[in-house]
Amino acid sequence: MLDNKKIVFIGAGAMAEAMISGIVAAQTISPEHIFVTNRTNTSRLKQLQDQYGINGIPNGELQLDQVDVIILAMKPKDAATSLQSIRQIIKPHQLILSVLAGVTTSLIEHLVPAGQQVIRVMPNTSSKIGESATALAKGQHTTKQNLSWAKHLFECIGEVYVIREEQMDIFTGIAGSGPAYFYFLIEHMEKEAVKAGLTKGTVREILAQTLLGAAKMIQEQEESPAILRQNITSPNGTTAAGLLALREYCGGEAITQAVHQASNRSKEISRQLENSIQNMNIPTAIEI
Ligand SMILES: NC(=O)C1=CN([C@@H]2O[C@H](COP(=O)(O)OP(=O)(O)OC[C@H]3O[C@@H](n4cnc5c(N)ncnc54)[C@H](O)[C@@H]3O)[C@@H](O)[C@H]2O)C=CC1
Ligand SMILES: O=C(O)[C@@H]1CCC=N1
Repeated sequence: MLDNKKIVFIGAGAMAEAMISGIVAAQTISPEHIFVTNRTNTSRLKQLQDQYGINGIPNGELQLDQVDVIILAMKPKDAATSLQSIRQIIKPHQLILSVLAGVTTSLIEHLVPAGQQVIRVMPNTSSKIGESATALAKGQHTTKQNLSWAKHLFECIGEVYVIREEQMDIFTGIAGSGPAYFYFLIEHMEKEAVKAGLTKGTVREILAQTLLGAAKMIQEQEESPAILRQNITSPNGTTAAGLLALREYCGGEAITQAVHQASNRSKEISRQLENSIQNMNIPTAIEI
């Protein structure tokens, strides 16, 4: 158990559920110390409460002073409005963890009381089964102790990497969004295999095992991915034919662009949020 701290998720979507599920399964924080709220959908809160034994609390009834850690899990576009509604009641000791893609710690620090401790987090949806690759980047006021606490919390949903804030966009491009690229690949491979007569269920198993095996090879073998790929590729063999098609259809460039565009979008989200905050005339960084 992590020092009996109480945590609240503001936002009850897919990402909050993936994290709640991982934390509850790992028994890192007791379910009665976990709270979740959302904008209006109370049946969603009840579903999370029933499924995980946590507390689903409608927005207006949340007593924020009960908690030690506030996890921002709404969409980036909703962050300013949400933080504006709670900023006056945030307590100096409360640690703010934000999973909002593309939103910098400095932007959040501007929307909460001055001196507040903020950590930017980028998990992925594999949190749900304890296999996320999660990055943490600390804000300017965050203590080593709180960073270490957050690292322990997210270790229960997978591997954790502490990186610098400016590395968050590329991390988001490869790991936050990364599972989607692998699913996309699987979707295409599955389609061809089913067309050729294998059943969907069998194909799913085969592709999962193939991906898992390749992932473990990357983890456990010393060779680079390029060498591992070459080891499969016999001259004039099947893999050579497959890779030639990938090159002919610019597969490599497509992947490069996917990572590049996701990372760029991450940068753009903060710029857009900054603009909308300016338009909303929200006063920033109130003094404690
Ligand atoms: N889905 C993913 O793979 C990942 C998502 N993220 C980030 O996680 C965040 C949430 O994403 P999803 O769960 O996919 O979104 P979602 O749309 O499924 O859930 C958003 C939740 O926020 C709530 N919300 C909106 N405004 C609110 C307010 N003012 N007060 C309280 N609750 C409010 C909504 O009611 C909803 O429950 C996003 O910022 C996203 O960038 C980060 C890493 C991976
Ligand atoms: O698509 C998104 O914005 C979120 C962030 C990383 C994965 N999904």
